[in-house]
Amino acid sequence: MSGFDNPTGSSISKAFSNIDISGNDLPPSPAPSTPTNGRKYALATELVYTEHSDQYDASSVPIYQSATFKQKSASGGGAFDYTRSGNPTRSHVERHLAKIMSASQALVVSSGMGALDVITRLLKPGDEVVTGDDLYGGTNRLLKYLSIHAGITVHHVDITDISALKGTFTPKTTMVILESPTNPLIKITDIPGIASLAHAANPNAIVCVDNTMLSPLLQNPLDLGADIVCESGTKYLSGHHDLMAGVIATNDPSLGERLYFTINSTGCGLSPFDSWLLLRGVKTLDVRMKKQQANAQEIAVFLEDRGFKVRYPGLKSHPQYDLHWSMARGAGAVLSFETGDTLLSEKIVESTRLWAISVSFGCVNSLISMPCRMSHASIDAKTRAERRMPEDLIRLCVGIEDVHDLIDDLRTALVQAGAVTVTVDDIRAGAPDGSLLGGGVSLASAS
Ligand SMILES: Cc1ncc(COP(=O)(O)O)c(C=O)c1O
Ligand SMILES: N[C@@H](CCSC[C@H](N)C(=O)O)C(=O)O
Repeated sequence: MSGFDNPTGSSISKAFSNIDISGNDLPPSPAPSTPTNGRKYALATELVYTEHSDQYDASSVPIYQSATFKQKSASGGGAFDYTRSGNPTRSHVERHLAKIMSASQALVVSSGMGALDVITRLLKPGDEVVTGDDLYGGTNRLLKYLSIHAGITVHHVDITDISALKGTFTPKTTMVILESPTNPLIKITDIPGIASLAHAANPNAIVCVDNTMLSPLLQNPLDLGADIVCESGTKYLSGHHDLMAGVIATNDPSLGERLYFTINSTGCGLSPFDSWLLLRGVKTLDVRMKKQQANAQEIAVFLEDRGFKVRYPGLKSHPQYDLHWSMARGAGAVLSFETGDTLLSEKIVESTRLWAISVSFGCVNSLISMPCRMSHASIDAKTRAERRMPEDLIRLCVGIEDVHDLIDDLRTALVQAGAVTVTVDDIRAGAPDGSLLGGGVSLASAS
């Protein structure tokens, strides 16, 4: 038996039943997470502070690398029976994350897309989903699959114009999937406004926010009217690109039960080792994110001051600056900028040294990418054009390196690519007469 408290034992009242949605009273599986009001300290402290009752008082929560657990009786009844159904290390990180995500229950699965798969399995044929016209390419791909093969209608709308959205939500709206900021155009979604519109049209509509771009350190969608929040734990939560994980959190016990049912039925729960790695990563989220976003702010200002069109909610020029700061505690560390020329953007990306050409974000090291060629390549070119995704967009995912080194590397790449005019003491985007440098094809002139 594990040294963990048995959360389903007689001394602790059960917050969630073990009865699954088919009415089976199975042996206890993942324990309920620490309730929201279990948060006692500032978030930075709570990230680090974990309570557990390991039999040897291990400082680091042990990895219960066991597929199955011995039972004391033939009718089962142990806190854990089988790792697909529940595992002490996984339960521990789930409870820890629930506390941090303002949730009563969190569930961890094998990837961010795994989390979105579990969430969208709440849908049934005939249901309607409303989502943004800018969202992660993998989420777009999953929704497209569901619309082709599962009888789900998906509406992609411009979520930046809430006044135009009034007729969008109807009693048929079953689920709303939002990102804010969006990946990669950094659009801001009015989460409380959209949640109220959706719930007014259908009180049972499930509003789900993918909070990967900010992490729970900077935004808590469940406090803003969302019913479910999910994150790719592959990004900021773990922070080192050494694992894949997905997190789902809710304050609605019946939703929690339905989500857990799918996880147990399909076997996508996070492995004990990856649960342990995720917990280790979460502890440093505050220091990593603060350094990453401080660096991102300086880099955004550097590029904007030199004439590039930069998308970052830390800049006053962001058209939805006030909306962003009404919901979030920080601007995050992902920004994107345009050069006006895809070949020029390609040259810039390939001229950097410190900035690794990689998809993903949220890691301690800085990454550079071209979303239309990489993370969002699964969205076909026609759809990208319809949704006005600039093909020349460069996305910067800022790490914790020395910001001067990052800026120097970027400056060198801009000069090498021929994207800037070099003056005695600085650089400026484009040629002195304002035209493009670099010899590439301007999107405007190409079309
Ligand atoms: C906003 C967003 N949500 C979800 C995912 C999916 O996460 P994962 O790669 O962990 O499956 C990603 C990236 O992959 C993402 O950028
Ligand atoms: N080849 C992958 C691309 C993953 S993109 C990862 C991340 N969300 C990002 O935005 O960079 C795929 O097809 O899913």
